Amino acid sequence: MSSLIIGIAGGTASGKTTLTEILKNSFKDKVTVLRHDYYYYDKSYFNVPEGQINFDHPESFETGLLIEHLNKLKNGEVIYRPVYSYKTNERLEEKKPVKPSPIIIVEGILIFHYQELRELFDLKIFVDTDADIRLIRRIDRDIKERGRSFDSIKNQYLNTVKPMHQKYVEPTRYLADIIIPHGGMNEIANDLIIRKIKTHLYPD
Ligand SMILES: Nc1ncnc2c1ncn2[C@@H]1O[C@H](COP(=O)(O)OP(=O)(O)O)[C@@H](O)[C@H]1O
Ligand SMILES: Nc1ccn([C@@H]2O[C@H](COP(=O)(O)O)[C@@H](O)[C@H]2O)c(=O)n1
Repeated sequence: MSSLIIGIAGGTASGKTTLTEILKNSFKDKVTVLRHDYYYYDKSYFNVPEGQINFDHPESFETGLLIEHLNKLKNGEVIYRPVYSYKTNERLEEKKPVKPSPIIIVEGILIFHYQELRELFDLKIFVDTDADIRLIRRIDRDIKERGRSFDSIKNQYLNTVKPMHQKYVEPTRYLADIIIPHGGMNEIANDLIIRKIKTHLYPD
């Protein structure tokens, strides 16, 4: 059986990870998850002070390596993905093995921006959540989980996150097959995606 490759895009804190986790929990080891965020370049790659790194620009990720890994998974090979820390903005020394499976989910804000990556997806989902809701969720998450201060979140949002969203993320919504409103816990949309996955796993 060939793998069904699903791309889940959408703005920061729109609910991509929440949807991915719902699908992973529904199909357990039949689902492999790759996050574009694993492929962020280390902070040493950027020629600007740490507080000014633009993490929302398409060239901040080693997308070529993600494409290589995705093609290997598609061919049934195990890959060793990078491990990234949002707390230190570093790519760590360790690598984690990732096994292929019938359903491969790739998640990230910009994954539909790159044509070569986009063409690998059998199903493209854009999780759509209002900007104000996303900002509130991001403040909450970044303080609790990513070790950020309110001031750093505010500056980053205004200087890079918002303008990059408008320039690079927002246009990709029109490249998606499905746009999910109220992202994250939209039960009707989630059920439709689950049904699509079941059709792939159990064709008869
Ligand atoms: N429908 C929802 N209602 C309330 N909170 C949500 C919902 N979906 C996601 N969240 C919360 O918002 C934050 C960001 O969601 P997440 O799925 O991590 O977004 P993304 O992966 O797109 O950045 C998380 O703390 C998550 O628990
Ligand atoms: N060191 C980093 C790397 C990324 N970010 C931000 O993460 C966002 C993407 O992750 P989501 O889970 O929100 O989709 C992106 O908007 C980057 O600004 C960061 O703050 N620090």
